[in-house]
Amino acid sequence: MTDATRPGSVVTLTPNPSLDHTVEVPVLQVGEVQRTSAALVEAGGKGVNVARVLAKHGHRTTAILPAGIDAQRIIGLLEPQKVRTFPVPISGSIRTNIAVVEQDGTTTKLNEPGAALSDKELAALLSAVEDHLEPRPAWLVAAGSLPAGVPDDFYARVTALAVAAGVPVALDTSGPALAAAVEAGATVIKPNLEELEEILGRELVTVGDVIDAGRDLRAKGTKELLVSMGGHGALLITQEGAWWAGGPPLVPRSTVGAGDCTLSGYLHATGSPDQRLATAVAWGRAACLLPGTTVPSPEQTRACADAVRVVADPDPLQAVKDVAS
Ligand SMILES: Nc1ncnc2c1ncn2[C@@H]1O[C@H](COP(=O)(O)OP(=O)(O)OP(=O)(O)O)[C@@H](O)[C@H]1O
Ligand SMILES: O=P(O)(O)OC[C@@]1(O)O[C@H](CO)[C@@H](O)[C@@H]1O
Repeated sequence: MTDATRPGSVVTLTPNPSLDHTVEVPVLQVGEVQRTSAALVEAGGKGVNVARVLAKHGHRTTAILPAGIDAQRIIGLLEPQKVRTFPVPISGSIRTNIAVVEQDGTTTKLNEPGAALSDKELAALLSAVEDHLEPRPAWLVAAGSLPAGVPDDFYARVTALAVAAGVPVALDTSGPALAAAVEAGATVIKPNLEELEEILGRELVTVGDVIDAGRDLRAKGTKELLVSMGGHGALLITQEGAWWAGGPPLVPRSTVGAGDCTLSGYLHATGSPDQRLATAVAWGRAACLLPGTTVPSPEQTRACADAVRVVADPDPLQAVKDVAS
């Protein structure tokens, strides 16, 4: 690989990382005692997952994350995956998030709140981000929920810092943290459909509703909207137009992290928007076929590429829930 073909370096920010424990049961019986498979334990949190899958695809990745006395529990999982970590010392401990996956792929996720950050820790996290904007990475990816102590405008501030430094930002979060950041000038945001409905305060029933949402967000300063829609694929709205991509039905092994891999595929791909969307969807589908929060390898993402179909200018009148190939 020459410098010209080497994938760009990516810095990720995960204010609320996790250790993801995944257990499998045939069918979840709420209120009963059930014996599960042995737990699969993986480093998690949305930005961490982006760093993991991009590292697997040849990118130099640095994951900025708050980490307490038990930092080694997550760093030790990331080191063998070639993810550099930049831990910002905090007094709290890393959270454990549990995924219960049923035989048909249905996933129940139980996410802890995570360690609250003090003002000093928050300032250190922000300055860690600033320190990583020079030399300029290809992307800053800021992703996941905000723990207690972090104000809703945190991602807006991070985005503004990066934009001022000439670093493109990809944002994947939800609720007030996302709502507060849409005017900050991110290059791309990747909500799922429900997250997009939540920040807009309206239901998105048709493909046209989502396309209109993309135009509204573009008017506010977010350049590209990548909306993941689970089994219904994904929609991309940019200045150049709108595209849908998806593939034939599949039975997921675990959907945890599929959205993170979708965003990562989009950032990894070069070429036209439709090609980038196709790669995004292939990576998301590849993630679904793997257990827990396991991220796909280049062979696994390539294997999913052929099944992806892209439609330019999708029918705006079609119901989102009917979109599939
Ligand atoms: N049941 C499924 N069948 C086929 N593809 C799926 C399914 N679930 C997810 N995908 C693929 O993965 C992508 C991302 O899924 P989804 O929209 O559920 O992300 P998400 O809600 O952001 O997930 P997470 O937050 O766990 O990363 C979809 O756009 C689609 O390509
Ligand atoms: O609680 P958040 O920060 O919204 O989401 C955290 C999380 O569910 O997201 C990742 C999958 O996208 C997992 O690795 C992790 O457990």
